[in-house]
Amino acid sequence: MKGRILVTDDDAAIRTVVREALRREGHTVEVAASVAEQRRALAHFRPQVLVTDVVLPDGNGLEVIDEVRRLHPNLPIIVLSAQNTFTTALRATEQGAFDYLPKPFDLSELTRTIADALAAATRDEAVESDQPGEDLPLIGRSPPMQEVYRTIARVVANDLTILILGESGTGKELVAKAIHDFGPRASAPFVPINMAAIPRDLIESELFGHERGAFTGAAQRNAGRFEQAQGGTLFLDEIGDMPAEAQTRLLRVLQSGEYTPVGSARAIRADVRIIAATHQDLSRMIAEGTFREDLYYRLNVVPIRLPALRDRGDDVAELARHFLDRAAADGLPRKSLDVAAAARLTQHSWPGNVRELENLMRRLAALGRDPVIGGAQVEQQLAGASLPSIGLVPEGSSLGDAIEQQIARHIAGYGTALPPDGLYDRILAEVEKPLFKLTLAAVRGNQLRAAKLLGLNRNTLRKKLTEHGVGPQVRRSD
Ligand SMILES: Nc1ncnc2c1ncn2[C@@H]1O[C@H](COP(=O)(O)OP(=O)(O)OP(=O)(O)O)[C@@H](O)[C@H]1O
Repeated sequence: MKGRILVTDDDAAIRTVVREALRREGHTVEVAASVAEQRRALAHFRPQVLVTDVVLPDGNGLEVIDEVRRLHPNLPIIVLSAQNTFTTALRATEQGAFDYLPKPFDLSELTRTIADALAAATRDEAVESDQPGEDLPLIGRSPPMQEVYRTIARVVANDLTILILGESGTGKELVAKAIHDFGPRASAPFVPINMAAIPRDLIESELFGHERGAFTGAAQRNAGRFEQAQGGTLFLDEIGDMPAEAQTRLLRVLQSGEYTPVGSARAIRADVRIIAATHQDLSRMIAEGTFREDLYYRLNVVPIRLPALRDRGDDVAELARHFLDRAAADGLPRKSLDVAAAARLTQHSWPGNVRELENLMRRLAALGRDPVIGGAQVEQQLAGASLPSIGLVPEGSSLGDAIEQQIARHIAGYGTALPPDGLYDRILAEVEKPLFKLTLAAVRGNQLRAAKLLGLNRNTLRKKLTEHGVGPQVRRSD
């Protein structure tokens, strides 16, 4: 069985030897030299097996297994290590690695293990696709959601273009994924692309790909999202943020069913279902001349309007319980809601969305010892939740929106040059540092309370404070 294999090792010689050996076996192989490169390759290359070294220049392969498994639960991971200790082997297995090979390893043993991993992954996929509906992703039975389900049911089996409208965090991506997962394209990729998160100049090459040398910095041919989604579904998120030129090109693709990579003369037939989404008012944008009316009509073949949380009545309590279960599955204390708490959540005139409710439930799961959450506790958190609007976050948008805008601006700042390596770590550090600083200030430097408030293990917090150089500057003031 042949497959897509990602090999992460900081040793260039090992990367080359393994890559060549696997290619000879007929596999498609990509290599990464660091955790950051591995993250990027996981997103773009979508491997079926990951082979990773433990000691990497920017992190520990074992420590990222957790993250990889959360994002790609069915991806088998084979760990290579020169450390060869029982602890490494044990930790690799404990963290869910498929197998562990001590270095130096025998190439034929590695190829055998990869074949087993591919067979196991295919088996898992088959079991999963045999049971659609087992893990129905959308929660809620309110009348507006029933309407949404009816529309989804009508469109899953065909290829009609869908436009999902709704405030930020109302579940647009979840709906798009459900349409894909329950339809005939489920075994092909679901590829999301967020128009607001990509620098304007790069949108066309991200969407349609580019040939080698198509522009400065295009050192090699790159597959665009249309190509990656071939046979599957392309989810164009925040379509209202698409620049005018890209709108024109997308329109042409939708009209002709073909796209042309940047710098190429050859048109390729697009076998892709398109689902677009936006929280913006496209009719207003059309009136203002910032969104093409003809593109709007092409996309809006079947509109799905997602209700805001405040219009979803009893769904609120059901969603709240679902998020408490999810928090428990993530290792937070298991908690339940009493009647008063459920009623209080339902009555709340939610200004925000499902994501806000999810955050609130995680906070309630992490705070306090009582396993039953009461009305007063909800009241207190709801009152506290409106506090952070100290001018940092524009009214009516969530903290997530504000961060998204900042990141989009940051990325756009690179212009046509590709962002340097390590963007993920750099942005996370930018977010983590003020979070730790402000939390410590709020609890007057008490690390134990800060750890509790953040829902982090104390040692983890301490490690992070040292990493960010936050710890020593903050002293208890009482
Ligand atoms: N009906 C639902 N059932 C369960 N979870 C939901 C539901 N709707 C939304 N969520 C959860 O709320 C969060 C936000 O959903 P999602 O990312 O799909 O929203 P979105 O509208 O695409 O947001 P944005 O516009 O900010 O990209 C996710 O964690 C999602 O799992």
